[in-house]
Amino acid sequence: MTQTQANDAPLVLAVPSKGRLQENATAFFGRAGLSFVQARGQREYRGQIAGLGGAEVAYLSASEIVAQLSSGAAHLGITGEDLVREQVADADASMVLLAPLGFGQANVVVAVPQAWIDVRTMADLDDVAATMRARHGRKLRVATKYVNLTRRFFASHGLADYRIVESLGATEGAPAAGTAEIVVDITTTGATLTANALKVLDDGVILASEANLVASVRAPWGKQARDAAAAILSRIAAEEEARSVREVRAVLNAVSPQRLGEIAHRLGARLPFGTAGSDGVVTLHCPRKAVFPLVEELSKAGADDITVRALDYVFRRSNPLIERLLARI
Ligand SMILES: Nc1ncnc2c1ncn2[C@@H]1O[C@H](COP(=O)(O)OP(=O)(O)OP(=O)(O)O)[C@@H](O)[C@H]1O
Ligand SMILES: O=P(O)(O)OC[C@H]1O[C@H](OP(=O)(O)OP(=O)(O)O)[C@H](O)[C@@H]1O
Ligand SMILES: [Mg+2]
Repeated sequence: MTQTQANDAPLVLAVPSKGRLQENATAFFGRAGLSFVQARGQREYRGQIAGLGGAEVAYLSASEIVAQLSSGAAHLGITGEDLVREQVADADASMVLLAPLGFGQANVVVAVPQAWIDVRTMADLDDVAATMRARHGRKLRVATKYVNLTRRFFASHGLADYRIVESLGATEGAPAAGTAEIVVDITTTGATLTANALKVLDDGVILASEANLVASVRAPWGKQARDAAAAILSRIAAEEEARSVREVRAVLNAVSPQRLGEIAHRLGARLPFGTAGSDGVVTLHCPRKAVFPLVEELSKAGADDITVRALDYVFRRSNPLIERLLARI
């Protein structure tokens, strides 16, 4: 591909096509007014965003999304932080985690048999590993698909007498099956660990992960891709901001702009359309938690009717998502 072609390339948005993240990711984009059209039906793995040009949607597995963001084949994507940290050695050099999304929460943990009553910490585990090595000449076996996260975490705890048994599924079953003594795996409710008579070490949480909106630093960020990213991120940010604020409206004739500005400032509210016009109506956007204190302040200042409502979107000239991205590309 020539430089010019690369610079004109459309933005590629990578979206989970299956598994735990798929439904939540689609709902997340839906709330931001981004719906996907799959031109040739469900089996087509490329799609478009309705009403938004310059972007293609790639339907991939959560782990393939990490690979494509890392190589620069995709510009933006949703995936789990656990997969980012596991699959990419220096993730912060090739990607930007723009925002955690509040779903797909899971901890990557070190879990040992519940029967190991005296083993509660990584230091205890180190003792077990050393004893196994000395007495039986065998290394502690750790079943996991998180090979890199395990190596880094064990090294940071000075634990070296172990061997990784790579597992591609049903990892928690390894101790009972006799293929490993302990496991490193992801857990959400803890039900799978309990069902397999395993417990998490007190200091055994390697990473608290959730789904993230991730941008690639290496993707070809030409004008088309930048424009599409700005449109996508502004909708996402507008929806997020709308969820975090309430609109408060009141008629305030007897209040000076200074006093109003001072009240707004104190409660973290904004006056997006300025202080009152000739009709005396003021509009404030205030953090959800500050709604009732603000209403009280406005009443004290002489407001009569005060209305409060939720908003669908709050679009602003800039937003934290696009700023975070532009700082890196
Ligand atoms: N309870 C959970 N178990 C596993 N993953 C979870 C859980 N909750 C959230 N996730 C997140 O979802 C990501 C993808 O998990 P998912 O199970 O959908 O795919 P996978 O395990 O990579 O593939 P598959 O299960 O289809 O082989 C995980 O890496 C993690 O970030
Ligand atoms: O703590 P819990 O709520 O019990 O969830 C944890 C389990 O869920 C995941 O498996 P998944 O169902 O994705 O199957 P997989 O191992 O084939 O990916 C994960 O690998 C654990 O086994
Ligand atoms: Mg899974």
